[in-house]
Amino acid sequence: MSYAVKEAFLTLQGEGVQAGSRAVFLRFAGCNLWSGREQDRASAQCNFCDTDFVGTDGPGGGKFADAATLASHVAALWGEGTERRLVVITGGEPMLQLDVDLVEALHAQGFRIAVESNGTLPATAGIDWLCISPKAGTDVVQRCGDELKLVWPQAGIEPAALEEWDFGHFLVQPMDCAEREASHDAAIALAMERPRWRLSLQAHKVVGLK
Ligand SMILES: C[S@@+](CC[C@H](N)C(=O)[O-])C[C@H]1O[C@@H](n2cnc3c(N)ncnc32)[C@H](O)[C@@H]1O
Ligand SMILES: Nc1nc2[nH]cc(C(=O)O)c2c(=O)[nH]1
Ligand code: SF4
Ligand SMILES: [Mg+2]
Repeated sequence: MSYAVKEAFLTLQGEGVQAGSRAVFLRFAGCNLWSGREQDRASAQCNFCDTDFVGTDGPGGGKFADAATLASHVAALWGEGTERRLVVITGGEPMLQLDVDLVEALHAQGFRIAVESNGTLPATAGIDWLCISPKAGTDVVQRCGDELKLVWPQAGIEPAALEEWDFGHFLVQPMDCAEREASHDAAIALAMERPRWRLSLQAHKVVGLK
C-alpha cells in the first residue's frame, strides 16, 4: 500500500504520559471527522482541531510507495543511534492508513510505535503505545489502550463514563482555542475533582517546538 504523509519531523513529544521524549512525528494526511477545510469546520464532527493535515506538502511529507520506503524515511529523520527510537504516528487520523506492513517495517528499523487516534476505527495490531482521544458525538470503537487523552471542555462527554474504559492512564488536556484560559481552568478543575485524571499540557507549544 502507498501512504500519504502531510509532514514528518524530529521533535519532543509534547503531550501525554510520554511528554518530553525524543520522537519522530509522522503525520498522515486526511481525517474521517473533518475535511481539514476551514469552511467545513463548523459542521464537522470534530471542530476544534489545531492541525493542518491536508495534502502532502509539509516538511518531510510526500507520497510513499511502500512501507519499507516510509520506514527508512522515518529512520533517516531519527539519525544515528538505535537507543530508544520512538515514532509518534498521528494525523489527521492515522488509522485510515496505518497497516501491519508499516508496523513491521518500523519495528524492523528499531522503533517503538506510539499512535494518536480518535478511536473511531479499530487500532492496528502491534502498536506499542496507543493514545485515544475521544470526540463528542462520535462512536468510539477503540475503548482500550495505553492512554486516554480527553481534550476539555467538550459538551456531550462525561468523564465518569470514560472511566469505565480500559486504559492505563487518563489525561485531561485543555482545549487550545480562543478561550484557552477557560480551558485551563476547566481541565485543572477536572483533575482536582477526579484523581484518576492527570493534566496534560501541550508542552511543545509552550517552548516553541513543532
Ligand atoms: C491533531 S490530533 C491527530 C490524531 C487523531 N486524529 C486524534 O484526534 O486523536 C492529535 C491530538 O491533538 C489533540 N487536539 C486536537 N486539537 C486540539 C486542541 N485544539 N487543543 C488541544 N488538543 C487538541 C487531539 O485530541 C489529539 O489528541
Ligand atoms: N511536539 C508535538 N507533540 C505532539 N503530541 C501530539 C501531537 C499531535 O499533533 O498529534 C504533537 C505535535 O504536533 N507536536
Ligand atoms: S479527529 Fe484528530 S485530526 Fe481529525 S479533526 Fe479531530 S483532532 Fe483533528
Ligand atoms: Mg499537534
